[in-house]
Amino acid sequence: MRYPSFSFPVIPSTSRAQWQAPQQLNAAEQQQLTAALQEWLLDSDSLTAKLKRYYSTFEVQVIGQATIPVTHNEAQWLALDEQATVREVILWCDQQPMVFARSVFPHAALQQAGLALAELGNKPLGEHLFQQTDLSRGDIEVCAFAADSTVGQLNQQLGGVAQTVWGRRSRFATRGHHILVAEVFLSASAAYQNTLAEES
Ligand SMILES: C=C(O[C@@H]1C=C(C(=O)O)C=C[C@H]1O)C(=O)O
Repeated sequence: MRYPSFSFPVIPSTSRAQWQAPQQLNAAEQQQLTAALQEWLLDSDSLTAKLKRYYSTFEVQVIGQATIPVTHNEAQWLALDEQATVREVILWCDQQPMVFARSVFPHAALQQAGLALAELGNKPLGEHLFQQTDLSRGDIEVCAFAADSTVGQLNQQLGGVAQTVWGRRSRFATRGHHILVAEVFLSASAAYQNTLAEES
């Protein structure tokens, strides 16, 4: 499949995305969290496995993976200096762009041979990560990206609807290392397919 190309990184190191616990959302934001959106946003199992169950095809488009400056908030989360390996991908299912994901790997995690993070290529991170027997996943934080935000514009460049798109982020720990994974559901995804009852 031919993918549209994007410059890497999509998310600049100056990004100030406001990630927060779902319980901290204000009333208006809570209102936007339909049952369908919560079903995808708050599921702590592997998103790769879930997408493979839900759709017929699954492909990873790697926008880039390199050691670059991370955002201030990412650096805080991983208690690292300002540089780490950042991986940005788009997950395509049934020829539709479903998820934009950005993962941050501290150097030490990248060098952990057993994690094979440096050799991922277009294999999905989750398939390998969820095989780690000692894997633990921290609390999920969520964030709304307005239509005119960097991610909102990426969604539209991919043919998506001009709308707010929602992401989730959590920190994984395995073999004594932490990695941060953020996934934004693009407007083509089932996360936004509300049942009629919800729209009435
Ligand atoms: C963390 C997972 O890996 C998925 C695959 C990713 C990748 O290949 O970079 C990034 C985020 C996830 O959507 C998962 O499957 O849950």
